[in-house]
Amino acid sequence: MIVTIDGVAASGKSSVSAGVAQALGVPYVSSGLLYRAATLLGLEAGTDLGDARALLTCLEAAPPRLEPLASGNRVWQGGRDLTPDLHSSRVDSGVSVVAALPGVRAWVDAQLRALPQPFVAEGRDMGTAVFPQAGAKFYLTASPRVRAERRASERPEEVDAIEAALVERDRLDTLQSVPAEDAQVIDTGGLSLQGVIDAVLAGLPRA
Ligand SMILES: Nc1ncnc2c1ncn2[C@@H]1O[C@H](COP(=O)(O)OP(=O)(O)OP(=O)(O)O)[C@@H](O)[C@H]1O
Ligand SMILES: Nc1ccn([C@@H]2O[C@H](COP(=O)(O)O)[C@@H](O)[C@H]2O)c(=O)n1
Repeated sequence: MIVTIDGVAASGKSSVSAGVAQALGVPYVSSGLLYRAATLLGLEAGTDLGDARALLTCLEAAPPRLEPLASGNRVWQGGRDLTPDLHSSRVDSGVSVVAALPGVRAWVDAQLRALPQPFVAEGRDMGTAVFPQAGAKFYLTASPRVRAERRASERPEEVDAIEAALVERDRLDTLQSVPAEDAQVIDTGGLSLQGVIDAVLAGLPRA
């Protein structure tokens, strides 16, 4: 079975997916890492991030590959591990422009659909566009302030700047961030990480 966990930026999707995947004994798939890898490679090549043709040429010349481990996803380009460079503020700022390009979305979706199942898939449109047939779907939310305070432990910027960047990323990602009609929506604001993992596990269909 595929379980999808979508949600707004920094709502806890990857941490929650890791916990749920571990409990189920399956890997999780972090779709955002592929958009981040496309952005990093575009930045490194000096490409205009709105130029789909140039980006796809980069992606096809040396395709990044997602390794969906239960312990944490990694992205490889040949022997180079791109993962440590994918969560910088410059990738955060450019990724929504790249993710708005239909050609890049089709490239990412093809990578995801080729992965061996079962898994927990997290992102924005896992339960709507990519895996509409998923056996269980969840959508995580939390206020921008709560998300920025959580993220502040992982970024050098002040909370106000992080919050502004999250709000802007949510705005740019609006089109692909609609909850599936059959998704269970969880406001994580008042819940611990383990509390959210438990809520997802409790929402799974019984075997
Ligand atoms: N319920 C929670 N309570 C406290 N901290 C949390 C909770 N959920 C997630 N966090 C923390 O919030 C931060 C962001 O979580 P995470 O990276 O999993 O979010 P994300 O939705 O995958 O982010 P992004 O959209 O940027 O990839 C992490 O530091 C994580 O440990
Ligand atoms: N299914 C998805 C997943 C991600 N994106 C875009 O990638 C950005 C980074 O994703 P994170 O999950 O790491 O935050 C995100 O801001 C989106 O622009 C997407 O479009 N669809």
